[in-house]
Amino acid sequence: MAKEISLATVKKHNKADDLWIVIENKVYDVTKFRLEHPGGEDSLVDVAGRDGTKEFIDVGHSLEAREIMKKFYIGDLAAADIKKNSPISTSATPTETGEASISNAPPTAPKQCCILH
Ligand code: HEM
Repeated sequence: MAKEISLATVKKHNKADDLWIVIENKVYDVTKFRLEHPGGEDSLVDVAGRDGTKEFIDVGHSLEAREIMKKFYIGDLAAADIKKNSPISTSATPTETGEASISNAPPTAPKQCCILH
């Protein structure tokens, strides 16, 4: 099983040189990646130490981006924090307004949660 990391722990890593982000209930250490991020260091620092799922999805990141992020995965958000933390995180369903959370995925793509497994 993946390591479980509490939101309180993630919050401690909220600086540019110590930068963890929660995306879809998974925790990523993007400290090293921040300088390579095509979207810039600042966008990552903005969500440092917290859940950046919404921001990540809003950008419409490519599947390539999702491949890259796997390299920085360090564990899962603790179960106790998932319930109160992120109601959207378990949803892989595009919204009715067309803001598809997996807009760059092919039509046959499995549910979003499965891409990352
Ligand atoms: C581990 C996490 C992340 C990875 C691996 C990642 C990777 C990437 C990559 C590869 C791109 C180039 C475009 C694409 O392929 O989609 C990109 C663009 C971008 N990302 Fe991220 N990203 C991450 C997290 C975030 C977060 C949390 C935010 C916002 C808070 C963000 C904001 C942006 C923005 C604004 C762009 C530029 C989009 C554009 O210019 O069209 N990224 N990112």
